[in-house]
Amino acid sequence: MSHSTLSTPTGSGPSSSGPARTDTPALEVRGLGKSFPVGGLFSRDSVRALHGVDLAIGRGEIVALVGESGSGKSTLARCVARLERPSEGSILLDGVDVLKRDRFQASRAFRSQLQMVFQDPFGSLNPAHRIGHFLRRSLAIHGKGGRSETETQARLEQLMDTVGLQADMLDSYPHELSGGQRQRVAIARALAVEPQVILADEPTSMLDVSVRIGVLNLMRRLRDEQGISMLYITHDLASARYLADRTAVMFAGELVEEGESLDLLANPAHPYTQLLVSAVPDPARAGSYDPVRRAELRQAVMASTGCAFDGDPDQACSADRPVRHQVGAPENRHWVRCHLYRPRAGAGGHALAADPAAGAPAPAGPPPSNISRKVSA
Ligand SMILES: Nc1ncnc2c1ncn2[C@@H]1O[C@H](COP(=O)(O)OP(=O)(O)OP(=O)(O)O)[C@@H](O)[C@H]1O
Repeated sequence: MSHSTLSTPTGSGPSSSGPARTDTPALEVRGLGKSFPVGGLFSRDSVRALHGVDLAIGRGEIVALVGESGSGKSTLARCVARLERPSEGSILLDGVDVLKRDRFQASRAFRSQLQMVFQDPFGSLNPAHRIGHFLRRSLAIHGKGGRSETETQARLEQLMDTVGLQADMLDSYPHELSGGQRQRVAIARALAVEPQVILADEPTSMLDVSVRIGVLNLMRRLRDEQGISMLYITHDLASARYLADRTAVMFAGELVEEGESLDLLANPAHPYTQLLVSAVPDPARAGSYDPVRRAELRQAVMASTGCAFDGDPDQACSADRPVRHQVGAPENRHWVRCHLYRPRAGAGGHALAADPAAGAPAPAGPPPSNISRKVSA
């Protein structure tokens, strides 16, 4: 099955099932920002990779974070995983502000709540060790091993079974496994810790198209059967639609649109989301894909650190952060942050009162670069 044409099977896709959710999100980021110093030791220049990101993931929920290269997805993942210290904002795991709790680095408690699965299944497993070693080590570090060798072995076999691998592969070396099998081992290693949240940064992008669907199905099963919450980072909208309950769109370090995946991808409101959606082959939209138009838009987007869709130089985009507007019915939890957004008559679309950015001036930080030619969406 082609990855780009994944469809959602009736009744088993996003939003269909999962355990009961409580009000406290499993993971929440509030006002997250990250700037990197650039230009050498004495330079005061910085690149603003993230700005004012608010995102919440419920229990047993998968949220996809989509955006093109350089939009800030990995920086967000690295900040949430405590591999990078955010410049501002907070990260709450199960309601607890982890930046206050573990001020300098991630604690073992944090690691046992949140695990990461990386893009590269080839680089994340040391070739000198057998598969059993990686899983045993995770169990031991987090005190999840059994009281006896028999119990530990049973747990290892159970983990292998959960991710769809044969128990005899515990004795294999990474090079003896396929890419898809290695990514399953990486997921088993994360599961050994019994985390509440898995942060998966492009977990299928280096895999053969034919095995991607298996890994996506495994992730879906872990959500449905174990209630694990996931932040699924990808540039592939088709897999976001297939897997994620909700999708958030990142552009130039900011979330510009978010909603139930099926609704957001069927009715993209932000011109950047429309641009991304236009690249997904879809027989239902035959004829709507204009490669020249898309190339123009993409060029402008890639050349900009500000908003490339601001057609009017006096327009407020570069000066004022747009407020969030609800898109369509409230149950779709769909909002967009764009000055150009005009709701269809009678389709909802008021500014969201709770938006912390409502009426706020643009935050301090490096000004958006002036791109030579702005495009209107
Ligand atoms: N360590 C760093 N120092 C300076 N700038 C950085 C650093 N890490 C990221 N950036 C910048 O931050 C911005 C966001 O990068 P990031 O890697 O998060 O994007 P991304 O959406 O994950 O892209 P990709 O899909 O290619 O990984 C980019 O402009 C990038 O150049």
